[in-house]
Amino acid sequence: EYYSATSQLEKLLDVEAFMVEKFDEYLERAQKEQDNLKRFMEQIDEQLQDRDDLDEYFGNPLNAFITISRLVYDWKFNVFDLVLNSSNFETYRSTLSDAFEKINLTGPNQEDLHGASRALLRLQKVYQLNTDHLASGVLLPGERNPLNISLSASDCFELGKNLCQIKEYSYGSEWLLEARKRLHGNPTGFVSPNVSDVEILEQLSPAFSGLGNLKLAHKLNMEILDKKPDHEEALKNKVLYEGQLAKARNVIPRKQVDPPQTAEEEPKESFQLYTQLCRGELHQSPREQRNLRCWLSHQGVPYYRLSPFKFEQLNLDPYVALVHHVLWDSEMEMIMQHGRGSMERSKVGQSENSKIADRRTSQNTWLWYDVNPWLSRIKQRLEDVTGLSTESAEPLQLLNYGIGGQYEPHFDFVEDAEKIFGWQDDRLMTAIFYINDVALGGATAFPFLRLAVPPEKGSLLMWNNLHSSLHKDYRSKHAGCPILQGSKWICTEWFHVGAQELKRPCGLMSEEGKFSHLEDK
Ligand SMILES: O=C(O)CCC(=O)C(=O)O
Ligand SMILES: [Fe+2]
Repeated sequence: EYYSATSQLEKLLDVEAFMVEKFDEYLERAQKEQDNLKRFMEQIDEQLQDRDDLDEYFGNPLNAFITISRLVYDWKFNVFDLVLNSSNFETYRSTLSDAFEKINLTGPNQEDLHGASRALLRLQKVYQLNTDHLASGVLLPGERNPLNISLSASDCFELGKNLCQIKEYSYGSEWLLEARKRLHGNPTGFVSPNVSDVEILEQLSPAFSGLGNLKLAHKLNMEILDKKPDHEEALKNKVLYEGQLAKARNVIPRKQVDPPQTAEEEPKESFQLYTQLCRGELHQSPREQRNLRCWLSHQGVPYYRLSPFKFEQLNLDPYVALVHHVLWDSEMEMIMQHGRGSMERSKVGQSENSKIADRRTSQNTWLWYDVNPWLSRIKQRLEDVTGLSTESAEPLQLLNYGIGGQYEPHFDFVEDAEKIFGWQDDRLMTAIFYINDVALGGATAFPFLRLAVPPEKGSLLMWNNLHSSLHKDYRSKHAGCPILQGSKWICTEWFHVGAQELKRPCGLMSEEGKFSHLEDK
């Protein structure tokens, strides 16, 4: 799967580099052949200019011979065989497919294109990006094309069509209109030959019908018929739209207007807060922040007296803190080196019930401590910084988000912890290393705490998922905001309840059900 992580997208560049190389060879050969052809034509042209007097011309036996021979041999070998049989192309075709098989490269498929379309849609929705800005590569209002790319008419058409297929008519129609604009305006980039006005209209008209705008759907349908009067689908739709419009005219408008019907259900409160946090619209108030502190701590470990941890409290209850500069560059490089080759699409849910879902679009892999002895220093540092034991912890998880990649609001604790995790019990604390800086987007967001933490390379974000009585703390709901530009690599450690008895004795007052009103919000 190519769309859910940048590490996979990098492979696509290899595929493309390979194709460019092969096509370069092909073009070079084709160019040579064309040059030959041109020279051949020029020669003939010259010879044709020479013959003023045909009698005299053919009076020379050589000219007669040359003319006949040219038509019998030269044209055949130099032109017809070359162009019509195009042995060059056949040779090219077989080398390419042999080579592809050998290096076992497969390109992206339709599902990748759909995934990438959904990712762009998510970015538009979460960051409220306007279609023509995005199509021109502008991500932040007022900014000038930071990506230095812009989408062609055929890109916009493909995207609009994909979105209409998943019934996202509103954004889908915007992309189709953008395609139309780009087709008629100054076409930038490569316009795929199959994008025509009619093709765009064929998608656009039903999209407006899907949006309930029958008049516009009908008008656009008529435009198809203007261009192609015997277009079967359009003729059928004409009857359909006219019937529906006539029916609508006969209905006496009721006083009370029904709310427009939407296919989507109302998003949860935590989801709305999450998108606001991702956009940077929501912050803790100065009043909420006034008791937060920063300090240097050696955590009781002599070594760190020389190089203390830099703690920054982000929330007191539940506890959330960011510790700066915890990993060295060389350690992050090691993590990437060992993990990036074995990334797989992330799932949601536990063990046999886990599945792929759009609410978590990323790829991940696990780094086990026992098979990676070089991780022991990092493991020790995790223990030192959190004050917890890693005896019951999970292996480190390396995770990569690609275009529009995200993890929607969720809890890290599970139902039935004992059944799933046995003696290790539930996930007490989550600790995330940020392995890179993200150009735009990708913050870790806590909707109920009004907190969004932008990734900072080498730092560690940690928070409690459970109350001190080890009951679930529903305020710990959190998410990974979609990546708007760049990619995001993190490395996560889940500390469990087991084996923390002496490290962090639990509270004696039960906090079961506290803040449980947030459970489904
Ligand atoms: O991507 C993030 O910042 C959060 C990831 C997360 O919550 C998880 O992996 O459980
Ligand atoms: Fe999480």
